[in-house]
Formats: sequence, C-alpha cells, structure tokens
Amino acid sequence: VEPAHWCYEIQAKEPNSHCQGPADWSGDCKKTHQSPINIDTTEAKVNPDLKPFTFIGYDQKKKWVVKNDGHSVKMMLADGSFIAGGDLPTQYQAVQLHLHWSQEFDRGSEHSIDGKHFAMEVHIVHEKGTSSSKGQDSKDKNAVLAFMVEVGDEMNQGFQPLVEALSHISKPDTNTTMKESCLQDMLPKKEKLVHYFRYLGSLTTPNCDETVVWTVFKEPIKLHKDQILKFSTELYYDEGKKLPMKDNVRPLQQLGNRQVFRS
Ligand SMILES: Nc1nc(-c2ccc(Cl)c(S(N)(=O)=O)c2)cs1
Ligand SMILES: [Zn+2]
Repeated sequence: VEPAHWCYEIQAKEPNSHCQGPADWSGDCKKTHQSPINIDTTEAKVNPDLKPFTFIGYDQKKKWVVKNDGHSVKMMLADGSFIAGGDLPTQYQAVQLHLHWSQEFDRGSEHSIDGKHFAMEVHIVHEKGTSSSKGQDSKDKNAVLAFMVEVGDEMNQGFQPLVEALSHISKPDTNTTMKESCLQDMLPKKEKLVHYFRYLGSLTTPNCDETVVWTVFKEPIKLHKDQILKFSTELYYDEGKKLPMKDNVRPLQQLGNRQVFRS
C-alpha cells in the first residue's frame, strides 16, 4: 500500500481522502523549532544587525514557468535572483515563489502578527550560496522572505501575469509559462522593506526541516479582492476539480524557547 501523501486539513477531512493532515505529518514536523508562528511584536527584540536586504536580479523581466504542484502555485525562479544583507551569512539564491491563502481574508496567512492573520502569504524560498557552499542540514540552509497580502481597492498590476496564468494550471501537476513579469513589481517598494521580523524555524510543509531563516516583512502586499479570490476559484487540489485549492495553511506552531527579532 502506497504511503499516504501529506495534505492540508481541508483535504484530510474529505471522505475517502487517505491523505495525512497536519496533525499526522511526519519527518521533523513534530519537533520544537517549527513554522509558522504568531509574531508578538511587543516581545520582538530589536537587533541592529538586521540591515536592509540587497535584491539582485529581482528587476529582471522573465517569462517564469509557474506550476500547480497540488499544494500551492509555484513560480520557478532558478538561477537568476539572489538576496544578500539582512544579517544573512552569505548570498542566497532564489529557488521558487509560492503562496498560501484562504477564501476568508482573515485566515489565509500562515504567520500571524499580533494574532492577526492576513488574506494570503507570499513565500520566496532561497537556498544558501551555491551548491558547493551548501552544508547538509544547517539551520540556515534556506532563507524564506514572507510577505503578508491584504485586500486593497486597486488592481495590483505587478501580480496580473501570475493571476492570469492561474486558469491554465487549474489541475495539480500542470504548468504554464507566464507573460513577462519581474519579481520586483510584485513586492512592496524597496524602501518599505526595511522593517521586518526574524526568527529560526522550518519549512511549513513536510518534512518540516528546521533549516529556515525566516524574514517576515511588516509592509503587506495589497491585491484587489478579485485577484485574491482567483486563487481559490481557478485552482484545484485534485484531478477531478472537485476540491478548490484554498486553506493551504499550516496551523500555528509553538514558539518554545525561541526569540523573535526585529529590524
Ligand atoms: N507547495 C510546496 N511548497 C514547498 C516548500 C518548500 C520549501 C519551503 Cl521553505 C516552503 S515554505 N512554505 O516553508 O516556504 C514550502 C514544497 S511543496
Ligand atoms: Zn510557504
């Protein structure tokens, strides 16, 4: 019998789902330095070493490949974009951008800030340096930049290429090529990215490896509600297009003995 694949609660509670919901995730998912967490801003300690980031190649216009991987929608960023600064030990190479969301705009983010959840959360996943400099399972093998998404009253033009691609990848394990776009146009203005929270945690998907340096930016991305709703109405978890892809959000994890810092 095949080992059950991991899934989110909304999928696990379907009759005959046979997939493992968050409570049953294996790997490192039951360890103590897990993500996501609630960020209590009053408890966050100012760290003057948390300097602004340098974004390299984030302004390059490309026709990104984007896929529905059955858990989220993922833009493949390999070999062009990097980050440095932000008190990271070296440059990190961007690997992929994906999102987490709900149809309810107050429960679509994985992290919460002072108990507030947002409509969506954007994750840009980076890997340390180049292949040669990568240690095995070092605590900072990955760096994820997390951006909250709020409902705004204007269309976010920078997100349109991604939003327009969704209808072409409604089924899991499908991909398509987006119209030309650049990462920079999808993010808040650089000067707004000086305020962020920092802590050491994990992937929020199995095997939940505790190898992530998390950066959660204070400044949210604003999308029009119709743009946000497109993720829940165009994408599906299943081949049969019976289960709309939404609530792909891992429950909050305990902070434990960890300290959250702030720039
Ligand atoms: N949809 C999928 N997302 C991942 C993944 C891989 C690496 C990371 Cl770091 C993350 S997350 N959510 O912690 O940013 C997710 C695999 S499959
Ligand atoms: Zn994620």
